[in-house]
Amino acid sequence: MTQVDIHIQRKAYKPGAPAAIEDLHLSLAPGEFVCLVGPSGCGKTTLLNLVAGLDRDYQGAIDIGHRQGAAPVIGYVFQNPRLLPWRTVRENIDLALPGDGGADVDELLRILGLEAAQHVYPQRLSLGMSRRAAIARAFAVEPDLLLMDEPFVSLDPPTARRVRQLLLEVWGVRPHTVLFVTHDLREAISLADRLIFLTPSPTRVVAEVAVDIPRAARDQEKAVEAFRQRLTTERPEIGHLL
Ligand SMILES: Nc1ncnc2c1ncn2[C@@H]1O[C@H](COP(=O)(O)OP(=O)(O)OP(=O)(O)O)[C@@H](O)[C@H]1O
Repeated sequence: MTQVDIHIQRKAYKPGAPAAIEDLHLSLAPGEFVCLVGPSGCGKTTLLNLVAGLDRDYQGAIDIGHRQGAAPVIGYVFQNPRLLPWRTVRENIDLALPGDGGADVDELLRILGLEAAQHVYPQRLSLGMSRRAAIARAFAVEPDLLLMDEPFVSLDPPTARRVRQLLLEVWGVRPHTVLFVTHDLREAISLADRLIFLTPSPTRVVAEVAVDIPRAARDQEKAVEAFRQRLTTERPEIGHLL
């Protein structure tokens, strides 16, 4: 489990262009599940790309696990599961494993209900199964930080709900630090220890809220909806944002 400290003074896409992100500071405690919530265009993907090291063109510092010399291990689950179509589920996961170990893949497949599908090629998977395979692959590398960019956005609500439950089951066993992006407040409440709300132009943090619903009650829609209503009533700046 890894501490993450993000300090972005300025990120612009072109020299002289207005900043996409300015003065953004976030810290994640080891093993914390944090959801970033904000409207379209508020810079969520830009931020994840900086944190993942896919974009290094910014002013600031991102410290993942105080690793000296060695690069941090990042797991990334995108909107599109990005499975290699010519590899089976199992092969997609095995390919991601580091040479010196990784997680117990059999255990991940079992928790995520993919044992029977492990030798199936991605084009034969349902949308929900392909998302579960992407989650298995991301946990298999035992990441210092797991980034998830709206991974369930194209799923129908019951399937999304089931995959979220399975994600929490895996995370319960392997509690890596997670930064999960969504514009769906209910989804964020059902998953996160802490919510961070972003506002666009330039991206800034407008509110941070701890979710105090017990983990055992996170799959109860009533509890999630009650929290959402209380939050948007008591914090109008959040209601206006979404
Ligand atoms: N490659 C790029 N070149 C120039 N501007 C960009 C680029 N990518 C993003 N932007 C701008 O940066 C800002 C943040 O965009 P970003 O895609 O990070 O937001 P987002 O919150 O992830 O949006 P969405 O939820 O729609 O994916 C927007 O103003 C966007 O137009």
